[in-house]
Amino acid sequence: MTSTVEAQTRLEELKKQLNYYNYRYYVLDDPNVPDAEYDRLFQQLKDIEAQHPELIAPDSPSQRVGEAPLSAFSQVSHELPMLSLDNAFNDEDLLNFNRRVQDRLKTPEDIEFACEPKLDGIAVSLLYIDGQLVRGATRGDGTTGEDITQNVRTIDSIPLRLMGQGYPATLEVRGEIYMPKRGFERLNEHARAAGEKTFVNPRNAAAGSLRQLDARITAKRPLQMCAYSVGRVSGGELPDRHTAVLEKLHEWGFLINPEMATVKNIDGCLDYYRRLAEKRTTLAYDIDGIVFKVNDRLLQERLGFVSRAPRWAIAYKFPAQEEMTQLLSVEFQVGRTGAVTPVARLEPVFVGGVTVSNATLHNRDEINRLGVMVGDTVVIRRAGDVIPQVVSVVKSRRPDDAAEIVFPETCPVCDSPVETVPGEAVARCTGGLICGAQRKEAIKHFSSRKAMDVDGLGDKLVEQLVDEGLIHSVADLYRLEAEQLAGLERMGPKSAENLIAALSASKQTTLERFLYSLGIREVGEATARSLSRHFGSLPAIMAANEDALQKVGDVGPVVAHFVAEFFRQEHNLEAIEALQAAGVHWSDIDVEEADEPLKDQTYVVTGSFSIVKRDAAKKMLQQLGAKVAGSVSAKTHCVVVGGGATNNSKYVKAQELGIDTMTEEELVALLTEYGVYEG
Ligand SMILES: NC(=O)c1ccc[n+]([C@@H]2O[C@H](COP(=O)([O-])OP(=O)(O)OC[C@H]3O[C@@H](n4cnc5c(N)ncnc54)[C@H](O)[C@@H]3O)[C@@H](O)[C@H]2O)c1
Ligand SMILES: [Zn+2]
Repeated sequence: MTSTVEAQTRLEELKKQLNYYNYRYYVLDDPNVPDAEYDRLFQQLKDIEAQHPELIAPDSPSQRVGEAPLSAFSQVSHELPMLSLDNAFNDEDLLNFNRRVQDRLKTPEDIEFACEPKLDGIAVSLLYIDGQLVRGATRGDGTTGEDITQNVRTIDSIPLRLMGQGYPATLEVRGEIYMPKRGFERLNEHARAAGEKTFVNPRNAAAGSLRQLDARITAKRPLQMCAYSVGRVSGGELPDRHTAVLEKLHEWGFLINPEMATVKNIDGCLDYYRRLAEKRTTLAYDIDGIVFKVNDRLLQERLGFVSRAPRWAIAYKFPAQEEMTQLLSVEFQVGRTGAVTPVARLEPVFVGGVTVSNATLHNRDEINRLGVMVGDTVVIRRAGDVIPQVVSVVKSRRPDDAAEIVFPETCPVCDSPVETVPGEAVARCTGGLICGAQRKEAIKHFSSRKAMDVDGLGDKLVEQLVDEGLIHSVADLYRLEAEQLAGLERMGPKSAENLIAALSASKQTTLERFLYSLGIREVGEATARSLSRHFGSLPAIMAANEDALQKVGDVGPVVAHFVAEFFRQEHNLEAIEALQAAGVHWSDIDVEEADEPLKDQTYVVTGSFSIVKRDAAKKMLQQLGAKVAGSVSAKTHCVVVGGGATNNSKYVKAQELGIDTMTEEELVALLTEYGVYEG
């Protein structure tokens, strides 16, 4: 045990630090350290306070929730405080929680728990009077929050009027507003392209998007709300079990988490935790743990709460997806189109379940935006299979000898000059096809699964083939012979034969695959598909000028320029000719049919959307020739129901009339297939 004086000094330090981190996180929506670091310091604070209870001050971060609201918003007081949650970081913490609950209730019996994913967003309180949404508020410091009524009204999944009947006259619904991962990634891509500030993570993006004085900005952000409890209730009864209350909320129009479950006892909680930990990366939204709640609301009441959290619930956190580490150096990689990409070499750090030692820094603008230097302590995010990213710099920990990141003036691979086009963030090697790196990347892309799909021709093999001088261009692939291959490392006669057969099989392809495989800048699969469907044949695409190209749905001036420019270059025309001479072929497309594939079909779009905005989805349907109607009739071709709202009246009507229905995910798949949506 430390001496009281030592403990007091350390406590003061921790308090100052945590309060500053709280301010950055809750007030500015701009955290400067990862949650894992905050949680470590918070735990230290709690440990010292546990050893020296006499030192617990009312202003200690362990005694309060969040931060006071921003004065720019009007304030709202919460009649029932909005609390935080206690954390568990391992199984033992969870078992201790169960024991504390049993002790307080003086029972050795199993406790039934509700299990809910802990959405990583921002808590919200929604007040309904006689079924009408009258007020939305943030949690703030738990007693006073910010009035964000205008903002919450823009969110599709928040009902402005409750559905069905039997709801209490006064009903305060609480839940989490969050941003699904796809929406977050797209928002950041746009911000990056526009040279604007990016958000560190989806939670931060949700908080920043919601707390906008101009609600029109909130309206453009892909936000979603999931209900997880009630606050004030009067003039009506609610069921006794927490999960039954949530089912009711669902009937009244709220989204509730489809993963919600009840378990008989704490062992069930452990199982649930492990199951969801495995599922975590496949979910459409970020979760940072699981919330376990005593399911019986009478027991909840008996257990009550302490200063900042209820005694009947706990958040069992997952391993962190963000961590801090040191930036050791920056290396530069050259891609297919010559883009020179800075890659951060890091002091290895365990994050998102793996040890990470590299992260992308995208481009010069990103480096400037982050203000990052070699030697800095940086925050790394690795969520699921996404490439690790440097999301921010902990500037307060910058060492004196931190060094600026210098972009090379010549290509690290071929030594050609590196050029930056004004107005473009990317630096490029000007070596073109003399650059070994670009050649290799072009061939890898050409043979990849979504392009010509040459089975068995992986990245390593392409590098070997180029390094050995066996191929110089994509067309050379089709001149390879089995004997040449058999001499290569790890390549027996059998696999050599197989590769030749795969190359031969790849010659029969489709126009869109071929177009995609050429690696034209900014022409992804979806754009290749749109171009193919619009023009129907390669000569038609090659003959199109920039105006004609821009007639295609998702082709703007930039893409049109790259396409036209590509077909103006002699060496590209030669490559195409060589490929066709080698036997690469496809059938042309009937343009009439392809351009408006949903012609004469009527769609009705309803419910809450999370991947795309509902209005945007409607526009895309119209782009494909569909009509979009407001109500369901016998003429309706399909009803798209977002948010799994099976009690939605349009859904019910569709069922009655035997009309097809589709989920948001299915619609997105359809829009993607037809090339009007690029996720
Ligand atoms: N990085 C930083 O600088 C920094 C600063 C402050 C706080 N933080 C992070 O925030 C955490 C503390 O924040 P907090 O007080 O909001 O607590 P919390 O986020 O750990 O837990 C409480 C919150 O969980 C949310 N929640 C999500 N799903 C829920 C569900 N199904 N049922 C109930 N609640 C649900 C609610 O919004 C609730 O307010 C810390 O553990 C830390 O990770 C980080
Ligand atoms: Zn080069």
